[in-house]
Amino acid sequence: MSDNQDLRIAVLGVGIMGADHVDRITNKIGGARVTVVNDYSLARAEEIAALTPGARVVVDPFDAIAAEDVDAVVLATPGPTHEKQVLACLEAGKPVLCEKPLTTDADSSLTIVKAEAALGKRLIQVGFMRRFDHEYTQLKDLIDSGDLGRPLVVHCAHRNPAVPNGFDSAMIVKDSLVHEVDVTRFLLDEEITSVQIIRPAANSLAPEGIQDPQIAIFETESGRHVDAEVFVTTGVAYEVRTEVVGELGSAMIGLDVGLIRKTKPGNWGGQITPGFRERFGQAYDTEFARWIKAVKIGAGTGNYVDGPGAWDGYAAAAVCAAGVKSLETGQRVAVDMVARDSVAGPQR
Ligand SMILES: NC(=O)c1ccc[n+]([C@@H]2O[C@H](COP(=O)([O-])OP(=O)(O)OC[C@H]3O[C@@H](n4cnc5c(N)ncnc54)[C@H](O)[C@@H]3O)[C@@H](O)[C@H]2O)c1
Ligand SMILES: O[C@H]1[C@H](O)[C@@H](O)[C@H](O)[C@@H](O)[C@H]1O
Repeated sequence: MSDNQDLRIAVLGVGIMGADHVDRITNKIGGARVTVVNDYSLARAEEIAALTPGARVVVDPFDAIAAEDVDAVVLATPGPTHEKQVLACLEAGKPVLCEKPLTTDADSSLTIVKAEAALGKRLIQVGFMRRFDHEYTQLKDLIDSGDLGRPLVVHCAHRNPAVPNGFDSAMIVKDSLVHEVDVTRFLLDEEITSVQIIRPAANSLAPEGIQDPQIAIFETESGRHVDAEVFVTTGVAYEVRTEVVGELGSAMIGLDVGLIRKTKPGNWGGQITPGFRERFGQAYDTEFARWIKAVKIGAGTGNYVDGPGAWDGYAAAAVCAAGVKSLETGQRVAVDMVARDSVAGPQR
């Protein structure tokens, strides 16, 4: 596809994220336009299509994927629907940017990895947007420069003011902690081998029955330690912090100055971002701009991805599956993953 031609995109699921993605493709990023909008709620699809010049509603998600006026697909539907929709994209030979998580269990993610490998192309990008955030890329560059020495320990905090109705304890692992899983793999360049989830006293202000916060401990292939506090009902604001401690020094992102105290409405002498849309707005924009570029040149190379791919989605799902098991027992659980080399294909 030439650079002058617009990439024609179908967006499936136009809730919070999907509607934002439609807006960013239409109004913020060049080189692409949304031609098809689909949502389980027809009224919602119609509402978003009406705001999007040149977009039409297609009622069935699989018809939307297969549509002739669609070159590539964005999936912003809930995690449990991703498997079938991603496989349909592969079947149609269409590049897809699938919001995280790739799927909600390791087996289905592995099915996807193998299906993509069989095609001999890289068609799947997974929406682990932190890899595109300026602070995370700076931290990664610093680690790779060697200035911190060998990283030994990573401390993470992931706090949300609130989560949608129906969010349960396992979703804290599969929907929220999954970001720390990807960040760990991105920053340290190795797989996570075991997970332990510790359950501290639960927030009495959280919806009944949710184990929140949770503390996750990861061990990596070379024995490095990562801990992550995930607390998704703080009622305060959106905070994502990562500190890497190396043999020659340490570095932290997510704070501009030393933080003393945080209370509603999220002020502490600076501003705490209220939600992921504000904190990671730049990352989503960069993620989409780079994906659109990659898809346009993909036909020449067979690589339609610029960022985390199907393997990264699978690896994250496998770690989260171990995390969910550990959530039940409190014990350390080994991550059950196939060897990367055993899955022949372009994601290698
Ligand atoms: N990267 C991030 O920071 C980030 C932030 C929020 C959400 N997400 C991910 O984005 C996805 C969507 O999350 P959201 O917060 O926008 O959820 P949401 O509930 O606001 O929107 C989901 C939309 O999908 C529609 N839908 C449900 N089933 C569908 C189906 N089978 N086919 C088509 N449409 C369907 C719903 O009607 C709804 O409009 C999830 O995978 C979530 O984990 C990522
Ligand atoms: O789906 C959202 C999203 O992925 C956010 O980035 C994360 O902070 C939330 O915990 C999660 O529920």
